[in-house]
Amino acid sequence: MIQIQNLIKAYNKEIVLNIPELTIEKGEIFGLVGNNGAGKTTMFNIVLDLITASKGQVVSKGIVVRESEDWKDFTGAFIDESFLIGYLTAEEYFAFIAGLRRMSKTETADFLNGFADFFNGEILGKKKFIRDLSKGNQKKVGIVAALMGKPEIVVLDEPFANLDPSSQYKLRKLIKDFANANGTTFLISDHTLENIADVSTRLIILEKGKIVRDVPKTETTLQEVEAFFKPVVEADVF
Ligand SMILES: Nc1ncnc2c1ncn2[C@@H]1O[C@H](COP(=O)(O)OP(=O)(O)OP(=O)(O)O)[C@@H](O)[C@H]1O
Repeated sequence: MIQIQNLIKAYNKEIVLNIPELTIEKGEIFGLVGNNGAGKTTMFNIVLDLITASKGQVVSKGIVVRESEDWKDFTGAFIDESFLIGYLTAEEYFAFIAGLRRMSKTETADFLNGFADFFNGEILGKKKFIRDLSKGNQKKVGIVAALMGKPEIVVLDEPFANLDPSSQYKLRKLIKDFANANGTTFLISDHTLENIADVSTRLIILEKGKIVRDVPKTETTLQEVEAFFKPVVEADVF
């Protein structure tokens, strides 16, 4: 579904992403983890043609994302708040995205109804501009907007960050149910290992721009990933 080929991104000769080959299959929930600065957002930004690779390319369903815009029809994404329009209410923003996704008013209303529990009564019907919503609620708007039109590929950068614990559990279920119902391919990054290990069918660990582990979903995925990140405990120095 998505092929990454000889991908390199460098800033001032410093290589921040170096992925010679990676294929993400249709229906995979692809989880990306790595410490700060590992290159997760850089990878997603290149997949979405938000930044240009120094070398190599991303091919999405046979389309080189740098060369054609056709991938936009089947791709939804939420990277950060720059995807939102602060002076709109959530309803206005969803109507705007619905227009892009060619969804009717009824389809949009039905679709949004399905997220009532996730919204927890704090997003729709509040007459609040998106800029005035809390960080977590802004994130919910962005995530749901990315799912509108049921795109085949959905890219979410740190979707669990800023969500309260209940919402994190709801989001885990929501992503898994959505993928099961629609065969969606998800690309998700996060720092909460429990969340990302729970939703992903495959986990990749990125370190200094390189893939250092490619872990399929098993019963021990979480332990394996936790062991990777757990600092080695040294003798007490204090
Ligand atoms: N415009 C830029 N100019 C210079 N360096 C950049 C630029 N954008 C990103 N970088 C560098 O690229 C590296 C990868 O950054 P990236 O944001 O992809 O990491 P990340 O894994 O998403 O980190 P985090 O977990 O902190 O969000 C970092 O060292 C960052 O400083």
